[in-house]
Amino acid sequence: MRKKALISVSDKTGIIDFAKGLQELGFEIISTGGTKQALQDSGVAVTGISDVTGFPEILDGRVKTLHPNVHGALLARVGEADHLSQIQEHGIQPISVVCVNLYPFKETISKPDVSVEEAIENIDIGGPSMLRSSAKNHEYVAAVVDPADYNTVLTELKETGDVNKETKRWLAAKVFRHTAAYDAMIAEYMTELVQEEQPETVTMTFELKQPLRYGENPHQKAAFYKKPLGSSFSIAHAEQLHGKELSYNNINDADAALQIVREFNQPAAVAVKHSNPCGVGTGETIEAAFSQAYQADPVSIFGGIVALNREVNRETAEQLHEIFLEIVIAPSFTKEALEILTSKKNIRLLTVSFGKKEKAEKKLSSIEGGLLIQDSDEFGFEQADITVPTKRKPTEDEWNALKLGWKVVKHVKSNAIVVSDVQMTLGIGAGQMNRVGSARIALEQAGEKAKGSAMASDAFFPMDDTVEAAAKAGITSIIQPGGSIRDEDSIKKADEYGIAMVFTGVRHFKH
Ligand SMILES: NC(=O)c1ncn([C@@H]2O[C@H](COP(=O)(O)O)[C@@H](O)[C@H]2O)c1NC=O
Repeated sequence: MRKKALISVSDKTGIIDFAKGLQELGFEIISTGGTKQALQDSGVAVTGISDVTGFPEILDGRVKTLHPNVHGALLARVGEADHLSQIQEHGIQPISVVCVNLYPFKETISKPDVSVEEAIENIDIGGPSMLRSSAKNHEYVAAVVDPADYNTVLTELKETGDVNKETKRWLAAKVFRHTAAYDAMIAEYMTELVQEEQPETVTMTFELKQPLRYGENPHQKAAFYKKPLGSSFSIAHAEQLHGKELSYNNINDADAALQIVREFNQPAAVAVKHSNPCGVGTGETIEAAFSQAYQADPVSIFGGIVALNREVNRETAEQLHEIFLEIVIAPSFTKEALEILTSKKNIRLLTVSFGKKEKAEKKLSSIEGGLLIQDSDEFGFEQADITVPTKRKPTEDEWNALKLGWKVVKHVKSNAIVVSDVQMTLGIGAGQMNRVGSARIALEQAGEKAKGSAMASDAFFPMDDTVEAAAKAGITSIIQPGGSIRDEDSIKKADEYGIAMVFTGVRHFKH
């Protein structure tokens, strides 16, 4: 009896050569409609699936291979007498190679304005069923889902007359990952369609973007995975123009820098260290903005990651070139800027699209034994319910400085305090276990520049000590959520020093 291979593929890449190779090795090729046509057009002899099932393909292809003659052929343990006699009794002939890839569900739902009907029609049923049957029975069947594996299978068949046992198991694992990812994408689509907020199980899928040399530390293994249909305005979709490959920490920091610089419409530059901003500057031009970001903290920026929201021109590149930076991220670089920056071998240059985010993605954070999922913090100043509880209201300049600080403080690890003026940050206190501690760090960094500047706090003041520290350093305006049972103490203290204090009603914890 001739060995049989079943081929049913939507993506026909490499399929002709694979089928020809199998045919040369003596395999009988069985195929479904479109695949059969493509193979026959290229001179491969093919048995139609209907000849195997004794049934036509029906319901617009919804039922073609869902038949015991197919699944019996895939699931029979042909090394066991009982299974063999059962399939023989029913006239089923075993299939030892299955090559299937699935309806393009991902590509379909990523088309703009795709209809639900079209999406649903692109949910493959027969393909995953065959893949799962053959992968379950991998002791006897080679299940091939990825065109990249066609050569391996052909080579082993040529060399030994069979696909190696280890390879079959390896292929089976790949199949189950593939069908699980395929179903996860369908589940995500359907869950969103019915707007299920907190499904009883969460199935997500991520695709390998690149292996990483190591994780946060050299003894930790790591890899970078991206969402199949994630935001295109992200580090996961950045193009690297120059420099060493990105590290785990680089990716994390680059993402942080990008999130902050996106807060600004005017030209802005952000320097990040260990995922906190160390300097944020804005200006009329991108070179002015970077100059402010640099001056905000000329010490910490060393070895930092810089994101800019305008094209990097010669003037900006000359400034960037002066310091040691790990990464520069921008929408684009002029030719002159690239010439200047690429003279350093190691600096990584990334371009990222700066369009409006398609939709806000959920934030995931893993803990031992679990996963926390929340909406991303998209709350902006414009949406806030702003009140001014102090006697003095902010001047126009103070408002502008407060807004800048509020945009930045949202991205600083809690407890977070930012001291700013109308154009730049002057001091940033991040990640302290008490608020006044973060305030002291920010104020100390701002030094004399704190006089007449604004202070932003990511959460309310539990006591009036931060207002006191701010006042003593010369801060004249404060923005914070409010909502403490001791708000009155802070308001009184602010009034005592003539500080204008703004409540946003919303906090921006970040951990
Ligand atoms: N319904 C079935 O029985 C069935 N059997 C195989 N398919 C899929 O049909 C596609 C190939 O179709 P064609 O050979 O007609 O181009 C493959 O992606 C395969 O996964 C099916 N289609 C969808 O479920």
